[in-house]
Amino acid sequence: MSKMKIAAIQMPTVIDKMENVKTVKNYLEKIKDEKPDFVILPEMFCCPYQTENFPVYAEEENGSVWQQLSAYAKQYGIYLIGGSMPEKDAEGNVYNTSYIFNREGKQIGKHRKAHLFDIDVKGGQTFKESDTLTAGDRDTVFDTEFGKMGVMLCFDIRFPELSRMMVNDGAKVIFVPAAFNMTTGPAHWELSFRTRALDNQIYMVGCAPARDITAGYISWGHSIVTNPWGAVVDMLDEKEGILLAELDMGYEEQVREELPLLKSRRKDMYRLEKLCR
Ligand SMILES: NC(=O)CCC(=O)C(=O)O
Repeated sequence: MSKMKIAAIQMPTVIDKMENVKTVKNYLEKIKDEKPDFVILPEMFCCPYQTENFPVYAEEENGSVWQQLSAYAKQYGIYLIGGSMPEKDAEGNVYNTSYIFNREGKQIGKHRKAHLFDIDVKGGQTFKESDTLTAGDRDTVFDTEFGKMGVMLCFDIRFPELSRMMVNDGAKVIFVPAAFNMTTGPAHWELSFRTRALDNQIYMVGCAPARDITAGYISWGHSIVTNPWGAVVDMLDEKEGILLAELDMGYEEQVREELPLLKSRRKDMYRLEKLCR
């Protein structure tokens, strides 16, 4: 199968966790006639993005939010990239986790954000996920009838090593639940998605929360799809809405043939000791 339909739901995040989960259902109902293959939600779609909220909203895998997402994937026959939510493990660690469900509602992947968002831009955005979160330690790629797909979370996009690992593992599209902010969003959001798409000759799909100027952390919004040529296929503004797009795996093959960057890599020359010091 060469063409796949995706929907990115740029929804607001409210304080009531399960209200957010209901919002997802309303959107899925709204777009069901479009028959999307993949639906992606924003980072921390059911938990206002603030460090002190993460332990409070955290649930173990298979918790109430997980159950609903699984049920939605099955009911609508979609792959659901469940944005992200705080996940707590048996030891009490809390992760920023994206659950991935197949069309039968079975969990087929799970990404724990590997690069925690710790920044301090003078006169701009400060945030320290590591105050309450633990980092994941692996890349996430899963199988579908369209080929392998990857998921990373927001700040992960800034580290080209991670997307390259996923492409080496066979990912044909990388989905990125995310929430850039009013400092880095205008400067780096579109650029990051275009760059990773261009580097890796791959489709990138980013889904952000709608902007709420009263929130403690203000989302840039601008959910986006970029293509293997490095171009923007479509991008929302800051408001609540849905981005629907068709991704053509044949076009991805074509770009990779015409501009054979992945094939032309000097694997004999690149050294892990140099890349990782
Ligand atoms: N939630 C995040 O990881 C935010 C990342 C971000 O805004 C950035 O600039 O990177």
